[in-house]
Amino acid sequence: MSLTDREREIVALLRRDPLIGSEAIAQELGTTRAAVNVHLSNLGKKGVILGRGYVLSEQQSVVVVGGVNMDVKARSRRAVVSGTSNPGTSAMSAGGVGRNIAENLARLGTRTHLVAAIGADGLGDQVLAATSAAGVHVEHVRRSARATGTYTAVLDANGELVVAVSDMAATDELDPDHVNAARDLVAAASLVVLDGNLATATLDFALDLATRAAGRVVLEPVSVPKAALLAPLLDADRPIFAVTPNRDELAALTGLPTRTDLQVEKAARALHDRGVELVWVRLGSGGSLLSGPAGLVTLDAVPTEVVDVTGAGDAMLAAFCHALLDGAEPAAAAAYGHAAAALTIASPHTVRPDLTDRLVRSTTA
Ligand SMILES: Nc1ncnc2c1ncn2[C@@H]1O[C@H](COP(=O)(O)OP(=O)(O)OP(=O)(O)O)[C@@H](O)[C@H]1O
Ligand SMILES: O=c1[nH]cc([C@@H]2O[C@H](CO)[C@@H](O)[C@H]2O)c(=O)[nH]1
Repeated sequence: MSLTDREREIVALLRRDPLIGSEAIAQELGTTRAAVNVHLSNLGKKGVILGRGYVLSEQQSVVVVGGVNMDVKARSRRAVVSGTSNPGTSAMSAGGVGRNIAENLARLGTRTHLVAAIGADGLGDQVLAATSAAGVHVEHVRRSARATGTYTAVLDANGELVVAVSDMAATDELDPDHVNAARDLVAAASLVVLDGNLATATLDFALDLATRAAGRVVLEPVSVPKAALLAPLLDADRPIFAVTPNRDELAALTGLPTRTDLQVEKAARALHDRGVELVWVRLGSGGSLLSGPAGLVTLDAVPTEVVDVTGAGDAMLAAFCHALLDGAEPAAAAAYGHAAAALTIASPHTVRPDLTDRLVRSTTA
């Protein structure tokens, strides 16, 4: 593998100071941070270690089959009073669970393909452009007859969600044929991530396709009602590598109580019996529980200032997958995921543009 002169210079700086960020590298080399990030990404693809053991490899690819939305976030300046007009600020950004996971993966340097649907409208143009610019391969993002999905959220002054309305629109139209068109990519992928927002018949088809291929499948159940619909799809004949519910979604997936850690452990075992290797239970600011062949591991959340919690779970899942592909043990990958979640929560953006750089720094110690 040959490196360019500029890549060699960057490697030398990283060897001298593993905590150096792309801004400092840019200053040392008299170039821009954007240019340094491109070099870092290329170095990753050439297999050069950038973080604590997370080697990024050109051969590994991920396919995410999932939802795309335009997120509209309105932040009230004061405690929200319903039935009134609350003064505040608002911003739009590309969202959707599957899309967010794909963008975070691509930003971390993983070759990522997104299979998704958007509308033939201006919002679709914007989310497609943002997703592609982040490095996601979007050739399987199709235009549907329905509008691009939207997720409209009201946050209070503390960044906590007050209420949200989602209209998945085009994503609801994503059908098995659409997934089937990407079957070669799915077959070649090291990992396939399935966003539980998809129509159940589409998820069923995607699960079949992905579990027949050699790669690993990660399923994000997204909500209690979706988890209840997903429950019948889990079957030991279609072994899933990881499922990532919160406590209530785990209850919906298994029909078992999940209030105590002991109950969570039992419910996780019920999923293991249905072919799920890892059950990663998210507990918000309480961290997570990871159940798998190595037993039960408790992970702490990384303490952080809360600006906006939207997308924390998506960043966490992307970082987890990225680290796994680079050979990390599941518990180490999950800890990396918590670092990504904390960085996302401390920022008003659903997907942080500088996530890669910050993660390299926060895990290189
Ligand atoms: N208040 C908080 N303080 C610190 N970390 C938090 C907080 N809330 C969430 N996190 C972090 O974000 C991770 C994901 O959040 P959570 O468990 O709420 O998942 P989720 O419900 O899937 O999130 P999402 O809002 O993306 O759907 C947590 O495991 C934790 O690391
Ligand atoms: O019903 C839904 N609500 C929210 C989302 C998305 O969740 C993302 C954050 O995790 C956010 O970007 C929103 O679009 C969705 O896809 N479906």
